[in-house]
Amino acid sequence: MSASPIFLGVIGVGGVGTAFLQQLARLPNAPQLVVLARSSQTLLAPTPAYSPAIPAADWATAAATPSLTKSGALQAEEIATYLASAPGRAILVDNTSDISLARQYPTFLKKGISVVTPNKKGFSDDLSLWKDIFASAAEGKALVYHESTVGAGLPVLSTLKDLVATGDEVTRIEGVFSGTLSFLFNTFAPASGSSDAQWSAVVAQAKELGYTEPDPRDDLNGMDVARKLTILARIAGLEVTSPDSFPIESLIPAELASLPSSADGITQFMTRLPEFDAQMANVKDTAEKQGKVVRYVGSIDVAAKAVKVGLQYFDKDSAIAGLKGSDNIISFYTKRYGANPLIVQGAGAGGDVTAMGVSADLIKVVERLR
Ligand SMILES: NC(=O)C1=CN([C@@H]2O[C@H](COP(=O)(O)OP(=O)(O)OC[C@H]3O[C@@H](n4cnc5c(N)ncnc54)[C@H](OP(=O)(O)O)[C@@H]3O)[C@@H](O)[C@H]2O)C=CC1
Ligand SMILES: N[C@@H](CC=O)C(=O)O
Ligand code: NA
Repeated sequence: MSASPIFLGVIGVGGVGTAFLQQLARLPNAPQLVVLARSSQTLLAPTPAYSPAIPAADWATAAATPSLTKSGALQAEEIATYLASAPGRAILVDNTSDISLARQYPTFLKKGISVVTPNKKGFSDDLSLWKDIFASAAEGKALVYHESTVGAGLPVLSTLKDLVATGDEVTRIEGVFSGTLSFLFNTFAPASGSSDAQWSAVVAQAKELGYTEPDPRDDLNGMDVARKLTILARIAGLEVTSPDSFPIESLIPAELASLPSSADGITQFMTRLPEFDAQMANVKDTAEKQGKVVRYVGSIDVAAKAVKVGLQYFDKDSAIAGLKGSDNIISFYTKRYGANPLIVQGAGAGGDVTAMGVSADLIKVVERLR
């Protein structure tokens, strides 16, 4: 007996979306790609057959396929209606960082469309949206997987969920949660050897490597880490109301804090950042004078309901000081594991490793729907 068809909509074809499409093209028994969208263009498999499907190679190949229906940007509700009318179960993969799309997850889920995403926004914004997402999933008998929202493809959320589901008591979660900030400090202030790299040049390199958020200020202002800790804290059972409900240390120079959040604002920020290199050089030198290095870390003290995000000095022979590249390290302290935490470590940013988490989530959803 052949398995019932599953239909897939993918929104976002940037660094993560492009790597995801390459992985999708190689998946055995992949769902049929019937929606592929970017900010101003949408490709659809023609109705009513939802066939032929969109080739899952890359945007350019898909966009050049003549049999598809092509349009400008569609409303999220229109995409939800299209997917819900397909002759089988449907899944949405959101590879954007768009909060407006994330706010529409309940619309998809109530229609029975499962959601897979690396987009942190929906899970770390107001607590009411978090609750609405999971209530809507239950109502629509749909699934929600978002492993790559924390630690990219590293098994961070699945590990925490397993600890909680099996009755362990998580007391503390701490570590380095930003691939960008890890790369910046590991390169700018290495624990072994020395570096004369300027802060702004390393920021530009992190952006070029695809580690940063679409707006790198979301990494430098600590909000990306705060969002990840909000997600972890909520899974650990804390009702964190929003990612700005606890103190966050920003690395944005005060003089650049009021630049607009537009594409032009990003360009102005990157152009002017070199003017402020001395500020971060000073932070590095202060740590160095104490024989230490500076790193950007976060922690959740579950019993005290306290979340902290910011800079800290570390001994040069510590695990955090010795991280390489864009590595994250996340330590789970629990009752069962005692004084020796369960540790997850590895690349925490980049298109391929993030897409791996998205593809692995997709496989899990497909297995559970079939
Ligand atoms: N990069 C990384 O290492 C990691 C990223 N993530 C998350 O993955 C997501 C994607 O990141 P990344 O690929 O780096 O980002 P990019 O900026 O490279 O790509 C974003 C994509 O989303 C599209 N897009 C944005 N808004 C909309 C919209 N409203 N409707 C349709 N398409 C839209 C853009 O369209 P267009 O092509 O037209 O501009 C683009 O294709 C983010 O949420 C990020 O936080 C998570 C973990 C690690
Ligand atoms: N910009 C983020 C990407 C992954 O979440 C980071 O650098 O960690
Ligand atoms: Na992860």
